[in-house]
Amino acid sequence: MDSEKLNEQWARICAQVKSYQDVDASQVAAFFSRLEPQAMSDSFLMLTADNDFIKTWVEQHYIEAIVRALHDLTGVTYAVAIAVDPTQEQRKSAAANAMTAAPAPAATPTPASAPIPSPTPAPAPSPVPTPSPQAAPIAMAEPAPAAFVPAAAAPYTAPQWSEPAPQASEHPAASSTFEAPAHRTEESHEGAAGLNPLSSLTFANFVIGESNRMAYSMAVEVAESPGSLPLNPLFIYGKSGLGKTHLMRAIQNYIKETRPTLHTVYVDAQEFVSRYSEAGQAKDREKSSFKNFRTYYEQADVLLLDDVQHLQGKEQSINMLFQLFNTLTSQGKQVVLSADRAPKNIEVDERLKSRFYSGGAIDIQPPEVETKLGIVKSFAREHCRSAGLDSFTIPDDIQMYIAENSGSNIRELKGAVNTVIYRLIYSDRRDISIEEVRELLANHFTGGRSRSLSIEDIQREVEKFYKVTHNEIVGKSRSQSIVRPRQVAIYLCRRLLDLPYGDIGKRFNRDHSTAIHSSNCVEERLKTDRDTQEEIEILMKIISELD
Ligand SMILES: Nc1ncnc2c1ncn2[C@@H]1O[C@H](COP(=O)(O)OP(=O)(O)OP(=O)(O)O)[C@@H](O)[C@H]1O
Repeated sequence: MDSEKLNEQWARICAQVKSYQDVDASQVAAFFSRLEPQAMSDSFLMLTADNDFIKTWVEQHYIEAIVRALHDLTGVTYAVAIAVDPTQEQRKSAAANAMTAAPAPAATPTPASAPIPSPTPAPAPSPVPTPSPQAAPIAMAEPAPAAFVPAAAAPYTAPQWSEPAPQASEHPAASSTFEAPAHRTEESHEGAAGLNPLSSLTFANFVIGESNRMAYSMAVEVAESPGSLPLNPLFIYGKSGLGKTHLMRAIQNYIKETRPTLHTVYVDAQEFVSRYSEAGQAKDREKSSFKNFRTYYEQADVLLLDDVQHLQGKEQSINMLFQLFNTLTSQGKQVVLSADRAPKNIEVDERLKSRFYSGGAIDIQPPEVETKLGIVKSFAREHCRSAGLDSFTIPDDIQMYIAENSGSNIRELKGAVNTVIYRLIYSDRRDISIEEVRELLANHFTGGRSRSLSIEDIQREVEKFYKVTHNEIVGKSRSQSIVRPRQVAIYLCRRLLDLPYGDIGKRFNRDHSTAIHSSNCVEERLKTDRDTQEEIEILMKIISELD
């Protein structure tokens, strides 16, 4: 939801609360003016208060009214969470001062509309975001304690933690032969390169934008109150390189720091499958190998399973996960999952799929250019500092060039920043021109026209994906089941090959204007329809992997 709409919705909620007989409208006006909406989905509203007192007061006196107002307005029982954003008050007074100084200022930015909520990296990367007064320009980059308030909570009670688990050290992998899997995966993420150690994947250095705000908020909630309903499991999905693993590691790092007695286990699904199969192979030598495998994961207070799509086709691992899932969640343990597609598009059996949806499922969208620019700035700063080059800066026009030209995968963007910084280091210079950067990165960005791809390639992949024949896609049928794939194929030809509409139309036995219309239809649907977004995303991935 964009910030304008979010503010509108919040205004409606406030008005609704004020209309209730049993609330004091003037008190509501006073307290609610100290709250700001951060994110809202179909059943979840995240607010920030400017200090702890306001947060606690609103939680104790008005949460029920907010939930009631949401229910009255939408018919849905919402979960409402409040976090503290100490920068809120400062921003408001700065804006008020600006109003006094300048009679016609630009609209006061709210956290939801702030262009780039860039994180403030601590001098040395710390696994735990510690709110600091210096963090003034950042909204939500450093999560303050946020109590999740279950929708039905009345009256407010402090979040209930699941029974404290024994210390991690009380959970050795039970077998002599079964090696705890987490340590292998701990090193397997790109952090091994040294630039991105896993402990540095934190909430503090995650740049927030419209595309990921909701996922970020939900991740913070889980980190603050692991095991609490309704965000158990939390399922984060989105295409590659959009920050899913970053958020999962941030949850883990936050919990390790704030709740060291809780035992967290992060594992990639591929590693999970391979460890399970190793346990199978070891069972002749070591009878308890399966049991040990299972015990290892069952001892987790927080299980984070990354890239769940890799479980597809691995029936036994799926069964094992199903059992683990039930055991953990029934004991109030937190499960966090991620995948490169929505749960409904993961081919696992329905029992597991329905469990994926039983908590909070949220996607991360490709980042807007502002968010990309925020990441460029943050990463460049982090990189220079870790290389002891505090005086280095990448000029603004070059930062913008990288943000505008990189694709949605943040790895591509980070690679471009690295390349520029290394060029500066190795040529022992402090500045670089935009022309030189253009040349340097000439082959870096993956967007743009592919030389080898053809219309036939796209038609073939779309036909396979939608299970329609070539004759149908280029034929006369106007049935929805054929028109949709045809339009998608035309749209992809235009987007990926950048050919004239007339040329594309001919290959579908259509004229120029029909090709334009088809492509526009898909573009329109892409703006609002998640199914279309997902289908295009998957097809783009399939096509990009063609030889
Ligand atoms: N919003 C963000 N702010 C800062 N860094 C980000 C952000 N999003 C992604 N990154 C960085 O981009 C890189 C890729 O992110 P990550 O590994 O989390 O992606 P992913 O969605 O898990 O991808 P995959 O599905 O391929 O595993 C990491 O270095 C991560 O720190």
